[in-house]
Amino acid sequence: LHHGGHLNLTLEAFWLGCPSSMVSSTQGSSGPSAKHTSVAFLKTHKTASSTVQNILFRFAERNNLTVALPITTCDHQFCYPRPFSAHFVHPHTTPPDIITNHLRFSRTELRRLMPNNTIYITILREPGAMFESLFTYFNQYCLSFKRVPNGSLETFLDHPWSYYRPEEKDSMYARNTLTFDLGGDKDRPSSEAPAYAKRFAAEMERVFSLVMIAEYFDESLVLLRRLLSWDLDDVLYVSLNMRTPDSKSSLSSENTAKIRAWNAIDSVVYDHFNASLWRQLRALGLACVEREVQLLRQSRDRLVRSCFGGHLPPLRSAAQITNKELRPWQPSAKVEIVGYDLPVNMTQKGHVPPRDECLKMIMPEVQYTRLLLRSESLRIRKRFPLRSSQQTLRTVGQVRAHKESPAPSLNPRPSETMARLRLSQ
Ligand SMILES: Nc1ncnc2c1ncn2[C@@H]1O[C@H](COP(=O)(O)OS(=O)(=O)O)[C@@H](OP(=O)(O)O)[C@H]1O
Repeated sequence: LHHGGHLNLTLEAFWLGCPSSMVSSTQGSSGPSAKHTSVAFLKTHKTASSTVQNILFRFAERNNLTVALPITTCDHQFCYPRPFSAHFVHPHTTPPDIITNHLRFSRTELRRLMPNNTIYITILREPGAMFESLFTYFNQYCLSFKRVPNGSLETFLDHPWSYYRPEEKDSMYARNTLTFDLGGDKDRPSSEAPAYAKRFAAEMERVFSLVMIAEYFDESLVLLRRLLSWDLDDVLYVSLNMRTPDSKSSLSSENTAKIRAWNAIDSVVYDHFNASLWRQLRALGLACVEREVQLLRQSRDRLVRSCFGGHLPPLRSAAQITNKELRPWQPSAKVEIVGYDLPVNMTQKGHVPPRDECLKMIMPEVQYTRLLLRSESLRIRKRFPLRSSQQTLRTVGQVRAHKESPAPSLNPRPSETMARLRLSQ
């Protein structure tokens, strides 16, 4: 797939007059450039960020990179909503190349943790769609939403201040969530909000080399791949963490306008980065971008066919998925999140099981995080077999020097992942 992909892409580039780095960034006129491997992806809420995270997790595994993961007491997030601290990182996962689990952004703390040449990336989503998703997803979780009669979004939007308490636990899901995730002030008074939002967006622009936009996910991947000098194959994905159509409500333009007014800072930030995404895409040439998007989708379809013998495994709501390892986390029974259910015979003895990389492509965030932590801990224990766990914790700070030597890959082998899948059914 890799070589065939390159050949096709180079030919496509020739016919379209695209810059060659556009479609095959490892084959520029000055020779192949190395893939960039130090990446901090700020995982914002309800923005397709789990899909991006999965791309990064798989890239890390294929390239034997270390992913910073949270200590167990932080759960699968870095003690969100507390501002990120390097102390939240599990010592078996330092020094990291990649960080991607949910955290509240702190530039200073991430700088302390990540290599100097780290590229910062994040993703935003149109505030109306994002808020509708947050409102449904955290309906029973976030008190600002829970106290709304009949769980009605319209009722909330008519009088948000009747339900919202800025200082309350989980209030960050109910107003300017993007701004909060980015480390900003979600409750800046309305009189100051426009100026604050502009300053904040400008500051983010200095930190983040790429701000992806969920509505233009594939176009954003074109920019991501180019920025990091990755191959097209490195950004193939299937969408994760979706709701069933029944769990979604359509928004009137009036309600979208109310959401934008309520989330005024997020709206300015989104508009700013949506415009900047399109400036970057236009600079590359829209025809080239569109062609690369098509190639990406074709490659993904090929991968899906080779992985699952035809189509993607059926989408089912979490409760219906027999296999625990593939069951997405669901915040309450009132919202249905879908995942991919592998047919039972695909995971039984005697059948050719899907490859490890295929299973991981459909694995939800929580299970994949757990799996990575296990494999990274195993790698540390193999490197320091005679040390006590205390000594190991102290020595992990020195690991970067060892990483350059070719270490055997300790990622769980396909059969191990399959065995775990069988056990958890
Ligand atoms: N590729 C792609 N393109 C566009 N949108 C996508 C994609 N993948 C996932 N999704 C949608 O993103 C929503 C889930 O976002 P997150 O994974 O960031 O959620 S979470 O905060 O980690 O729970 C969730 O939105 P809703 O279904 O509206 O809730 C997903 O459907």
